[in-house]
Amino acid sequence: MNFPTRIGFDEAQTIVARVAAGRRLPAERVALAKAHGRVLAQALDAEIDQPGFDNSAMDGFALRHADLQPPGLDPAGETTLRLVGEQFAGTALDLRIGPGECARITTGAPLPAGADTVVMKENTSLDGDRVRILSAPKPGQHVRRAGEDVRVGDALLTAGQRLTPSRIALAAGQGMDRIEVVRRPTVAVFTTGDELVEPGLPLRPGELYDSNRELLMGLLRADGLEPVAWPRLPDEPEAVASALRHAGHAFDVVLTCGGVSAGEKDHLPALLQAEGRVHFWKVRMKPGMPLLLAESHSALEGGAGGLGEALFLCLPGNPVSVLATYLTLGRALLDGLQGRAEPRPRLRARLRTGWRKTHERLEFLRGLLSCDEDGQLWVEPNPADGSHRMRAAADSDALIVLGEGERTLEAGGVVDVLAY
Ligand SMILES: Nc1nc2c(c(=O)[nH]1)N[C@H]1C(S)=C(S)[C@@H](COP(=O)(O)OP(=O)(O)OC[C@H]3O[C@@H](n4cnc5c(N)ncnc54)[C@H](O)[C@@H]3O)O[C@H]1N2
Ligand code: MOO
Repeated sequence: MNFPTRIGFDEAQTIVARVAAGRRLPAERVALAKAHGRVLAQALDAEIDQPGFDNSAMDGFALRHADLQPPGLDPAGETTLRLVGEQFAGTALDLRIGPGECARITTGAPLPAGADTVVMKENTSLDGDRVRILSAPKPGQHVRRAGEDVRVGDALLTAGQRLTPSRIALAAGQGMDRIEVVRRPTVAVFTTGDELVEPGLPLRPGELYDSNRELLMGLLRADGLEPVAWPRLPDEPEAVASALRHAGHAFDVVLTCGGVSAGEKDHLPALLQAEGRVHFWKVRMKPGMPLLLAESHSALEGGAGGLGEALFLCLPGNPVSVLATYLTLGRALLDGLQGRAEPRPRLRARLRTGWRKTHERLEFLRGLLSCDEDGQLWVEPNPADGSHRMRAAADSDALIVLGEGERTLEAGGVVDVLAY
């Protein structure tokens, strides 16, 4: 074996990041509508001011604040102004307000020349062309100044940021209709095992339903990818090899689950050692220990023989192992291929109940988050910690990170958590 094995989680993270960085996917220019959730490939600077012009934040009347000061005040303590025009949102009308005058204005409409303040409609009463100001606004109130949000030349977004709806809206507000994003990795999903049956079909003794396929497809889709599920693979080396070669030539990443451990029917490690280069096999994490990352020789040499160009990330078959390995190292690989620069959020929470670890490995235990009235985040570990206990994962919403070597964790102790 000339590859790292039984490595620590940190080392696995480092290798994943290095392999992904070496295969950063190219940029492409796409319509904004197609950019949601993607990673920005190129920094964006502001090309126009936002707001583009001084405008009203309220429906009401645009006026000169100086007119509201004494001697403008009438005996009743209120100002009355003369209505000289209307400015609605849309085309700027070149209106001008002189002393003692005001103009009707709507939200978003350009402020007429001479005006510096807006009074809300609710604080006025109208009688013909006389507008009584019942409650005086502060100087400049309800005016949104040109460029107060964004100025030409401001750095708006940087390469590597994920395009959230707010960021897409920021680009749209700049008038951009296309944007430079990193191409999404194409991903094939394989489940393997003679014991697996498609949900909806009858089960025979010794069989179980394939639940990992939906799990993986859902996790990938939630991360904005469009994975393709392969027909389930039997435990036959030739069938597995042929499917991997096929997918390896057609996809950026092949995600498999099952058949990667030490059993007589676990063919993936031997196959990937023979036809490719294994970056690591087995990580000291629980669940998910037998995880394997490989690529074909031909990909490394720039050719297209053997297993093609894809990266192969082989997840263990146990359902909770699939969840934990995908959320940690699988997602890191896909993020890295897209040059995603923003780290995924890691929260810190206090353990509601103490936990005793029975092994040395780093553990991603399932737990349920809650926040108390003081804003303190808590996590309740689920005692069903077997890597086949999908029910516990479904009842939970976070992975609790219990460090390598740690054994006894007291209730109230602070732990890292990864919400899912
Ligand atoms: N002698 C050893 N045995 C095992 C080791 C080991 O190091 N030495 N590792 C254990 C650990 S830890 C794990 S995790 C599993 C992983 O094994 P495989 O990746 O080879 O997975 P399988 O054996 O194919 O399946 C494991 C388990 O998961 C069920 N499974 C598989 N695919 C699906 C699916 N699509 N949907 C639902 N359930 C699935 C499968 O029936 C098995 O029960 O190995 C341990 N053994
Ligand atoms: O590492 Mo395995 O995933 O515990 O069951």
